[in-house]
Amino acid sequence: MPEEMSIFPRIALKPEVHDYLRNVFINKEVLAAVSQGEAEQRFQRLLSCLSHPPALTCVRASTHLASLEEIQHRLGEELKQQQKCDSQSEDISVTILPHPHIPDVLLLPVIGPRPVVQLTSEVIVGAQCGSAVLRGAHVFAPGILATPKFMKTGDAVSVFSDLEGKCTRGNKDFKGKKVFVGNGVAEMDRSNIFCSDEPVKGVGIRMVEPLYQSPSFDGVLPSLAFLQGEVVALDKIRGKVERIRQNAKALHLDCIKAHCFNSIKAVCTDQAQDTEGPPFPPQSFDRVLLDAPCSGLGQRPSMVCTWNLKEICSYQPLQRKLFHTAVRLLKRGGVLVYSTCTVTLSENEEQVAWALNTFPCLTLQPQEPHIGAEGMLGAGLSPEQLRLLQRFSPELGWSAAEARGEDGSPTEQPESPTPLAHRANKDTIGFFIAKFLKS
Ligand SMILES: C[S@@+](CC[C@H](N)C(=O)[O-])C[C@H]1O[C@@H](n2cnc3c(N)ncnc32)[C@H](O)[C@@H]1O
Repeated sequence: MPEEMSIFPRIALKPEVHDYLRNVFINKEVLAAVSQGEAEQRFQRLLSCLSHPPALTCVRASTHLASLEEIQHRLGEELKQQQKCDSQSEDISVTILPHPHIPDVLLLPVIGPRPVVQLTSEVIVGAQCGSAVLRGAHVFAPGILATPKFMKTGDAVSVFSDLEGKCTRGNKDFKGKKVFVGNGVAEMDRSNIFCSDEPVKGVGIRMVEPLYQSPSFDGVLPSLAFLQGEVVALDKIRGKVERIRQNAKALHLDCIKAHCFNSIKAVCTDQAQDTEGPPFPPQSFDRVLLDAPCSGLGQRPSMVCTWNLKEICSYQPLQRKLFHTAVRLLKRGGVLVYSTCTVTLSENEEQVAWALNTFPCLTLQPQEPHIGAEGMLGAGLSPEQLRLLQRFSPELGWSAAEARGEDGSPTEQPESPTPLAHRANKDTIGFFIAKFLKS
């Protein structure tokens, strides 16, 4: 696929990470099944699609609190209100669609790239902030790296994402590699952003013409998430645990108990241990979800990843330690789901192959719904085993031409000719799910 067809450059990786990932996608097992050209094309498509946002934003509907139709309606009203405030326009329409296969998921099309004319005043933001803008966020002041010299509240500006992390804070005329993400209006003067004694907070640029229009869920119907059942949640980061507690409270879910704890140490040897908090006795849980810390290389949109190969490769051993805990905590007859949001073999299919070898009590199970692609070749798994895995591989169904509209020009059409089910199930972030039964 020619690079110039793509609205953004391919994701920038360190050369060692690029080569490592290329070897993942062009491995011996893959080459025995498809041509070198086909494998290469899939890899190049992955690099292109990772820098673009997925086709749809998904929200889980709290169907224990209201019907799907009611939530769809209320969400539509809230988002209309939000857009009215942002664009000062009266003629607002918001499309919200039920997921064609998952009964408690609503889908909101991400519209873009839209034909937005660049302005002469430029604001540069960090790459992470730029990615957030592409997912519907405004620019928060701490993410701003550079503004015009005399930028004042109310000025119209074009916002660019700093691709190489080279823009210094407070820069006035950045000449490095950058990508346009849309136009906005300054909510602060330059001096408030860079010359204040206190750490700067709040929205710095309100996006009025983002290149990709995607609703912002900041504060929108906070109870619109999904009932999980009786859940013990562990995370070693205190802030994450606080967030889980806040979400559980907002959702009226008293059955979620969140603990700040190192999960590697979550099994105790004392069977008489009180099970209120960690560590827990072996075989205490009917189900375990190991949503593992991972290299995150499936996240979209992401135009740059600054991690080196050592960092990328550090997750496999950590995941294996967590896997040991998960298997020990699970009852016989219980279900273990392992998931990541990355595209490497070492954190996905290789982990499955390792787990099946290491824990003879585990077998792979079918998943319902099965809407992703099957697992990738390269880790020695059989075709039957690969079919039981779900690898969401956006590069398989994605083309830069689709991201631009049929004639190759940026489009304002919210309705894509690609069927909704394809966009909802294929044009996603890259992630991976394996489901095991412990016998
Ligand atoms: C993919 S995220 C899980 C996200 C979670 N499912 C959610 O919805 O918020 C992985 C999490 O694992 C946590 N983590 C990493 N190592 C850990 C450990 N040894 N013990 C507990 N949590 C850990 C990280 O802090 C991170 O929040």
